[in-house]
Amino acid sequence: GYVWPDKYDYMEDIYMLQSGFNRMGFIDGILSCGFGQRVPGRQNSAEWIRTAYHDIATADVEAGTGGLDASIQFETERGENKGSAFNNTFGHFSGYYSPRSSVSDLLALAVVGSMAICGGYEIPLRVGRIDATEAGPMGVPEPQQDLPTHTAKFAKQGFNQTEMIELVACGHTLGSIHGANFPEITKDNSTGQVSHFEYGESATVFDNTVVHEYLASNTSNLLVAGSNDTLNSDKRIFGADKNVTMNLLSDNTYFQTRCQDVMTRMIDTVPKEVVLSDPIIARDIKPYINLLALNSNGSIDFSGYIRVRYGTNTKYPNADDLSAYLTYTDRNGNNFTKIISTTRPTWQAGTGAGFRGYTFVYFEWDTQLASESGIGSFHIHVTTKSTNTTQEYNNGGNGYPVQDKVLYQMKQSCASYTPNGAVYDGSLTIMAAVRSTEVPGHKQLNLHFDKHVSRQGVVLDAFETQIEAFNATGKTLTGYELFKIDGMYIGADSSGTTFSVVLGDTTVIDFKSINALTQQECATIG
Ligand code: HEM
Repeated sequence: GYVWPDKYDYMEDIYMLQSGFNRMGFIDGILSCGFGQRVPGRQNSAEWIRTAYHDIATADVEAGTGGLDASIQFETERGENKGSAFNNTFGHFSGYYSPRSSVSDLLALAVVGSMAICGGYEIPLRVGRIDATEAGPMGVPEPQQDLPTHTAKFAKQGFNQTEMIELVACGHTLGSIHGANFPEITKDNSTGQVSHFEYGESATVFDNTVVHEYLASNTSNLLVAGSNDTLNSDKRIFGADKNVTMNLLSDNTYFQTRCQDVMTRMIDTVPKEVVLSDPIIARDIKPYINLLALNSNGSIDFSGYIRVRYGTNTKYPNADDLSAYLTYTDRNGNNFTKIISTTRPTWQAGTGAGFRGYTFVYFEWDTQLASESGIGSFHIHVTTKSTNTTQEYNNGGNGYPVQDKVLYQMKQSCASYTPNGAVYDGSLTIMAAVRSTEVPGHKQLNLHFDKHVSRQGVVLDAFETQIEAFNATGKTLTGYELFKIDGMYIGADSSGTTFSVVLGDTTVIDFKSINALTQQECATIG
């Protein structure tokens, strides 16, 4: 069972929340399977899958090295990685990449999402990949290499001859060869020139047309029917077992099932030290806390929303038949009969959707708690109106935990940027309220700021934890003391980053974005 909060909650959001209320919009790069942002010859779904394959292509499964570890970020200048596909892919990731969502997990999601949009079978998303910090060995297969070389390379990646044929057919059902990258194959290097692996619209559908056209000896695939036979690597690979596998793959269900398997194995090829999670499934119930902070009246503002999965074949077929409320305990765990009611947002009808028709409905709450008693945890109650039945969710038994030892005073926090020549200097102010009983002198309150550190020739930055101590302001308010980081310098690169707050050695405020702080002035309190 899923217990909230979970270290992969953010990845689950990026995966599940594609449109509507609370959307993350990772899907925007692949709005249709053929979508390429109007750049001639570009098809993002194909670029994302090719990027993932080139990343794992240098894996050595026996040694447990390489795989989907994003080392490809450091390898884009190599002759074996021709074209802009790789850096285009990482460019799209920039709004999603964080200390909670590695480039390599996003690459896995890119493949899962592309399969969904293009019509492949569902493949599971496991997460927990760790990004390499430097280039890996060379060794991506290239068209001019012979069959024994390719067979040996796929064996090193963990795929036998049959699986090699399958994986190449599954990969080359989408996209094209670009004249700008391989003019020796397309015989045309004009801007935007492409030669699709499949005739017509089929290049934007995850189907087995590539197999049929190969078997019919009537194919647009220039790795099969190119004029220079040395470069016809798909021809050699597809025919490696005298077409036994290709004949089997001519059945579309068989093709889809085999692609489901080998594409899953492709993204789940990881270095031996990586432990992948179980497949991420859409959570039935998930809360989000927007604000838990002291207000000027001396009580605690508490707001957020609950996400409930609904739809065909789920517990809740009809979103309009639902309502929800919370009950909560005080900070000492005493049960309150007090109810926090919720309303369904009007924005986007309070619903959202993910890949493959996952749908969610939201219920918002916005209330005030007495600061003397605070909050320890809450339960979520979902009512089906037509049957007048209510299901109580207690997060696996212990309730949904909330800590009010340290409150993040979001309204009293802000970020501003001022031009300094070609760059922007940022200034970050964060206020936190610490319960007076938690302020013995030896417990340090620190900001852990996820600073971006740029890397030569690499699209996405590295993260470095910058630790800054909060200072006491001397102000107190209803049992809390106010602490502040005042005007900390931040580079423009870090303007969309995240932070945590740590009391002693316990993380009390976890993974907050500074994005929202850019829009506001620091309010006063106390
Ligand atoms: C011997 C193995 C392989 C060779 C020699 C090879 C070669 C190529 C070449 C030359 C291109 C054209 C790239 C361009 O012009 O931008 C290409 C494209 C592509 N490859 Fe492969 N490939 C191999 C295996 C795979 C595998 C296993 C996959 C994934 C499962 C894959 C996925 C793709 C995709 C999706 C494209 C289209 C990219 C786009 O349209 O931007 N390839 N491949």
